[in-house]
Amino acid sequence: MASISEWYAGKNVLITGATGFMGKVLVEKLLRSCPEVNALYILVRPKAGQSMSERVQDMMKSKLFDRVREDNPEFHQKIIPISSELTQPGLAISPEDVQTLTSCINIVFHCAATIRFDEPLKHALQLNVIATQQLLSLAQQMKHLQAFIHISTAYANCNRRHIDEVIYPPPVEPKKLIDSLEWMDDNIILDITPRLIGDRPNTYTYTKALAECVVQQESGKLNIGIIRPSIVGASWQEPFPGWIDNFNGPSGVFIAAGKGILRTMRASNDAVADLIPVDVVINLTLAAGWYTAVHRPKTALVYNCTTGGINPFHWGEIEHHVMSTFKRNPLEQAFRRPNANITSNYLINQYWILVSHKFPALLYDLFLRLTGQKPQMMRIFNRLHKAIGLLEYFSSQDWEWNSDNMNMLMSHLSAEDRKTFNFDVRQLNWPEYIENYCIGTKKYVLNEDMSDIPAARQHLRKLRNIRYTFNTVLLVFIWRVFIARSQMARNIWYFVVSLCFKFLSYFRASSTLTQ
Ligand SMILES: CCCCCCCCCCCCCCCCCC(=O)SCCNC(=O)CCNC(=O)[C@H](O)C(C)(C)COP(=O)(O)OP(=O)(O)OC[C@H]1O[C@@H](n2cnc3c(N)ncnc32)[C@H](O)[C@@H]1OP(=O)(O)O
Ligand SMILES: NC(=O)C1=CN([C@@H]2O[C@H](COP(=O)(O)OP(=O)(O)OC[C@H]3O[C@@H](n4cnc5c(N)ncnc54)[C@H](OP(=O)(O)O)[C@@H]3O)[C@@H](O)[C@H]2O)C=CC1
Repeated sequence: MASISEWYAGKNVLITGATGFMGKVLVEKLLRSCPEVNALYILVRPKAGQSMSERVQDMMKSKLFDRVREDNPEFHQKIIPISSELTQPGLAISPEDVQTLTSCINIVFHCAATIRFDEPLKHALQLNVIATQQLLSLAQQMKHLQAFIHISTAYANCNRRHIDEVIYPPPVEPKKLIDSLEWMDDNIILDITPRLIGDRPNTYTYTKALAECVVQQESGKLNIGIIRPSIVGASWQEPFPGWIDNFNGPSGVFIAAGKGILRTMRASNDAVADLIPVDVVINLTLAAGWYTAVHRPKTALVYNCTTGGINPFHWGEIEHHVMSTFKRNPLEQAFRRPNANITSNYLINQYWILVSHKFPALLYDLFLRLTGQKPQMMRIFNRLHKAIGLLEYFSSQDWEWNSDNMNMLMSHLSAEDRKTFNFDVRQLNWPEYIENYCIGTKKYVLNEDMSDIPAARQHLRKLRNIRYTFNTVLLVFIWRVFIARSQMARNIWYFVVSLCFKFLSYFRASSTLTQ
């Protein structure tokens, strides 16, 4: 049987969401490990004042593509951007492009989605469900299509504790919801959203569950695979360790902790932190594409792509390794020395928010005001609190995912493919991975230079001295206020001083005797 890269040779691949975090890694891996692939058609929209081609040019300049660039400087010729806005009818693909796609595409990877946890339901539905439906109907017209791979999330069914590799019945019939929301006013939708999403934490997980159902309902004769990754983190090995380019999920939390801004967060020390490296997800996705096309399973196969049941690691351990890495490799211009703690206790968390977040923010903003600058710290903390408030649901509990299909897929791979498309997370060394992850956020998200680490350490020493001085001044000030006003405080003070004096005299006397 042909190896995975042999199978992709000469194939035309369609990718949605190629400009996103996972999409970029998918494009890179295909170009690097399947160099004979014919062409990658990527659906891209213009954004933030940049045209589609400018965006694609920028993407290809990314450091992520360094290894591909080295192997084949002309790699960009294999990437064919197609203009598309997924929220528009017909995905806003021109008739000529539809013609091209339907006549040549062999495999589709659908990665595009809105992954925001606070997305209004109508928009999340538009992108995560209706666009999926439209892409499936385009796929039905593709004459040479061999597989359609849909990227879902392991949290699509997070209202369950144990999650099997099956498509669960949807919380509501997707078609009915689409029809109802079409005529409803935005304010009404906002009001009924909590009732609709029920025991799911946000519109993201809710619409991803509906999307899975749509994939099942509309698949017709297509060969379908559904990949459900858990919390996708920086790369483990490929194209190099620690590649990450965004603040999503834990990355923003790590950065905020490394900068000394985040000091407390609600999370359970003992809950499994189901992180999965992005390269593992992409390797599994490509292998699943190959398997789906070659073996044509009768029903859509779902692959839970998680680590918890195979090689578990916990939030408490993550906290330890993140802190230790940022102490050894500090981020530049930290607000305070990194010292974040997680707690599952609501009241303790609120206490530390007050003492370690709000109080320093108020003081710093006061300092900014006094020096004629614009206060900003409180605003930053408010945004941080909003973000971590949305993540807490995922860090305070754990889930069990069945991963039989992941194991089954691995057993079908040749020894060579297992190496090239490695998704065996038993080999993952967590401490090393977390260290590379944190360093990756420094290098690739914040664009900080590793050669500036001595200066960053010096900055941390300065912050430590400021803290010691501040604490001493505060203690003396409070004490002086109490001593001036209370006889009891004065008595305690004299008692402590005389105790110290007696202790010192005893110590001196005993050391003279021993001489
Ligand atoms: C040591 C501690 C140990 C910690 C242990 C605990 C860690 C727990 C982590 C738990 C993670 C759980 C994730 C669950 C994932 C579910 C899996 C998935 O399927 S889905 C995948 C997971 N999906 C997600 O993770 C999506 C979650 N994110 C969201 O829903 C939204 O971003 C938002 C609501 C948080 C903020 O909305 P809004 O206020 O409108 O802000 P914008 O979005 O417009 O961004 C504005 C600016 O802020 C930047 N920035 C963004 N986030 C953060 C951050 N956390 N921080 C800092 N910065 C952040 C952003 O880059 C931008 O910069 P710029 O361009 O202006 O320069
Ligand atoms: N990141 C994670 O932790 C996890 C992600 N997943 C799933 O993986 C997939 C990819 O996630 P990730 O790469 O992290 O997400 P990103 O937000 O990084 O990427 C989303 C992609 O979708 C595209 N997109 C969004 N809206 C539109 C639109 N209206 N028209 C055209 N394209 C659009 C974006 O394009 P543009 O650049 O133009 O915005 C981007 O390429 C998603 O399906 C997500 O649900 C699952 C589990 C965890």
